[in-house]
Amino acid sequence: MKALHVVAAVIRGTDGRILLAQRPADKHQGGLWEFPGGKVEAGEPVEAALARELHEELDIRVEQARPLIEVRHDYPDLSVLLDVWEVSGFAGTPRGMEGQPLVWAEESALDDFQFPAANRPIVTAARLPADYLITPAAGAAAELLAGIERALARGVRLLQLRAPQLSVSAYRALADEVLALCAGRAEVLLKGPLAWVADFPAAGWHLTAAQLRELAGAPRPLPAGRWLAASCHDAEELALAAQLGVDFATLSPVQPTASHPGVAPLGWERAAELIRGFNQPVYLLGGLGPDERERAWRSGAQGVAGIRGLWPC
Ligand SMILES: Nc1nc2c([nH]c(=O)n2[C@@H]2O[C@H](COP(=O)(O)OP(=O)(O)OP(=O)(O)O)[C@@H](O)[C@H]2O)c(=O)[nH]1
Ligand SMILES: [Mg+2]
Repeated sequence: MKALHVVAAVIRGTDGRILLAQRPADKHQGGLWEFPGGKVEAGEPVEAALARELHEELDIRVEQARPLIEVRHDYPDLSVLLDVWEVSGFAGTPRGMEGQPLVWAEESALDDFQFPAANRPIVTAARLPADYLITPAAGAAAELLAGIERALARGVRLLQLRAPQLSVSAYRALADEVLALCAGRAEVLLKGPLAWVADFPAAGWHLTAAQLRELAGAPRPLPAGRWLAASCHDAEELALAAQLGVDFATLSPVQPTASHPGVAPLGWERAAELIRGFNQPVYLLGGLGPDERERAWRSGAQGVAGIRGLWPC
């Protein structure tokens, strides 16, 4: 079945809240809340469809938008390709031009709304920032802690505590300190054996590709509400991550890196192709920094992950 191509918008107000609309009762998925948008017409560029739909449905003019995520979903009666954009600038005041109720929802309140089944990855993408900071594999615990403090001051909101240079006991002690430092400011994902998960209830978990393979066929090892991510390098690992129900993945290496000199990079085209086959947010990793953020978005990614450029030296 050919998928219906739909453009939808995560529209963010200046206070960070997100605009939701309620679908009319008589339409497909009627009564559920949605991200405003509609069908892309034959031959119509997606960005033009975005502008047209938001003008028709909300009477606003899009001024700033970027791709957020592409989601493919098969309903029993219909397959959709949701091309989701984040709209961070617009002119006018949104009005429900088709009589549909509108609400500005806090990011943290999105779970209170009932969405169509296809929307789960969109809600995840709306909550995740564009950058995923990974701590450097060198330096003592005190240096890492000081660096994280500077990164928080610069607005980092998502970080992975990776510190293979530390002993197990030093890593676990640092994890406690980092979680306390980041509470209410940034989400922290730890790396390590899953046996530790219960010891750090405020942490998310970032799985290695080896852990993904060990967990093949197992249920999601973390409850919903705690971030679960995985390091992926190919289609097979992305499929394992999807099966396990991760919230997001990193995909690497996109470009050659000093840390993994023998590894052939994926390149941008292959990375974009792999992202198209995966329905959750993906951070691209490997020789990337903020300068590649825009290109990552255009390749279908949530943004960039890394140390270079994100770690405040
Ligand atoms: N706009 C929008 N559509 C969604 C979302 N999630 C989701 O599954 N869909 C599906 O994507 C399709 C979008 O169609 P639509 O009804 O908005 O299309 P439209 O605005 O062009 O309406 P029309 O058919 O009345 O002209 C529907 O099948 C809908 O169920 C979402 O968050 N926003
Ligand atoms: Mg619509």
